[in-house]
Amino acid sequence: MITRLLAVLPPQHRRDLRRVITGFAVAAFAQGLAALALLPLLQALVEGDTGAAWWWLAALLLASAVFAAVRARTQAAAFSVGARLSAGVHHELADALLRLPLAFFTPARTGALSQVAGRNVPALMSVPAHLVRPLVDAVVVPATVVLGLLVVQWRLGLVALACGLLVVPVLRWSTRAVERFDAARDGARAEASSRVLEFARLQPVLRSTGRDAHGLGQLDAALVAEHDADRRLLLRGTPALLATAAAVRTALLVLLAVVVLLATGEVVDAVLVPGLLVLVVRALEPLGTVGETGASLRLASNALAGVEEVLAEPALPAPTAPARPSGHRIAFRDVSVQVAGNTVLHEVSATLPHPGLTAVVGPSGAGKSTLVGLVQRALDVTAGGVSIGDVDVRQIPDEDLVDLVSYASQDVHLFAGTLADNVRVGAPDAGTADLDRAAELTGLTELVAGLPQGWDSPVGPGGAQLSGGQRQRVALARTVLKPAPVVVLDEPTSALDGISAAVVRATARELARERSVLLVTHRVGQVAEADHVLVLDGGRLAAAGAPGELAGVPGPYRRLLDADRRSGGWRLGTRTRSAAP
Ligand SMILES: Nc1ncnc2c1ncn2[C@@H]1O[C@H](COP(=O)(O)OP(=O)(O)OP(=O)(O)O)[C@@H](O)[C@H]1O
Repeated sequence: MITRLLAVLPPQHRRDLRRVITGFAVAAFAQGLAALALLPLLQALVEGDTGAAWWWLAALLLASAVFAAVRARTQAAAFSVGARLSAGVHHELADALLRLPLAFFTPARTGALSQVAGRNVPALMSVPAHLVRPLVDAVVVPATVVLGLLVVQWRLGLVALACGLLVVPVLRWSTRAVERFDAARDGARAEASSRVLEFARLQPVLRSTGRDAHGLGQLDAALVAEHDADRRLLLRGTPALLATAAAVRTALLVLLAVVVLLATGEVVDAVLVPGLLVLVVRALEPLGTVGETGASLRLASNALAGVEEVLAEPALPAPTAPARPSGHRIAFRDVSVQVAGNTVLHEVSATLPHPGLTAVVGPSGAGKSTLVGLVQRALDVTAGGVSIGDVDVRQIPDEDLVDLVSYASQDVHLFAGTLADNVRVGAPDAGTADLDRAAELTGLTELVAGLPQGWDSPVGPGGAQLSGGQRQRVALARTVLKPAPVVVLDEPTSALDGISAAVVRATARELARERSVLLVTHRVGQVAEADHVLVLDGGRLAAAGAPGELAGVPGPYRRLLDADRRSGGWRLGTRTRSAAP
């Protein structure tokens, strides 16, 4: 556990943790020495050697003082190291997250991440603060006492060594057994609590549809599984813990019996018996408390496993030959992409106009979001390549790519702050005039003017004080404000009414005067103003060209157009401008 923790820590925190371990080891060694000094002290007192007795008393007091001072100092340091360590692991996680592809951040994963950051990392604080000391004591104190006994009373030392060698495997077996059942119980608990949360979240659906047997069935199954896991831990974990306690007590009895035998056989002086008994008890005491530390250790170990899992996620490879694009034309060359073992894009090739508006259309699941996500490396291609200005996006340094691409995804992400804070994310230096212009382009002007605090109005956590359509417009204003030459709009009008959607389409057209704009939409009837259209179907490029040209011939675009017209989404006006220049 400690080795695993050291492996995930940054170097500074690794050194801090090593110092804590060393401090506790020194204190435990001094504790063992203090107990050992009792024997020669008693011997000297019995023999009436007052001089030697004073020396041994001084040695005992010195060892006790070192023990008390080092233990107190290390314990105080251990608390602050714990706090720093948890901050360090948070930083490691943040760095790792920055290197992960955007495709990693699915809703399920972000839920798990909030658990890792909010619960697992703080739980690791307890390792230096509470767990290192009993673990170090359990190793160093018995080892010091046994070594001392081998020197002063080798027979008892050998028996103590044998007892230790027998107790340690029992301890390891019992800890592993309990850990296994405990981990299973933790998993069952996590599943049950997420089912309960899901049940609570689904109340509006469940109530409107009546009793939902499927949802309730899953909740029931999760609760039964949790109960079963609890029972297994109790029935099979408790005997394992009892076995540890029994092993430690047996060792204690054996050693006490050996002390008595040695005393009755006059191998050791009877007056030394109290000293030997103290030593035996002192050596075994820390082993007994390791069992109690086990629960916290298992918790920390499981918490660490969650952190390790995130850190082990494969990051986006860094550029091998970093280059800065001179132009901004986007090209897809024989692009294939596999997600979770399925090929979701098959050898897509296209060169997009720059500046210009390219619409990406196709049925649901055709691969539209995947294709446009490649431009900002939300994920990487499996084969082929995507380039901006003739430079493969995988060779563009992260910070340059961030500056090059402005992206609005289907899922709107706002944070608790003001309207202005949320819009300024991509252009922190933008002034109010720039904000007003972005508002105008995205149909936000009325909203801003209607709020008492205007741009300084708080939006609430996740933008909760705004409607779905307002949130989408704020996210769009953010994308528009960022002065990036490439703009990707993935279903930017899904939550908007017809008039607002028309404003956004006009904005996309306006931006396309100077930038490369990629617009993903289901509504084929609304892309007549595009310069170029890519029609995807089943992950393949089914057609590409100017909308007017594509509409004029039978084919996939015409079929989508007809379907859209039948569903009422058709709009007037088609351009016949040619495809990519
Ligand atoms: N994280 C993922 N794991 C597994 N499959 C995925 C994942 N993301 C996307 N896919 C699959 O990739 C395919 C293309 O998805 P994509 O979101 O690109 O399609 P889309 O055309 O944008 O769909 P929509 O119009 O419904 O948003 C789908 O079949 C989808 O199931």
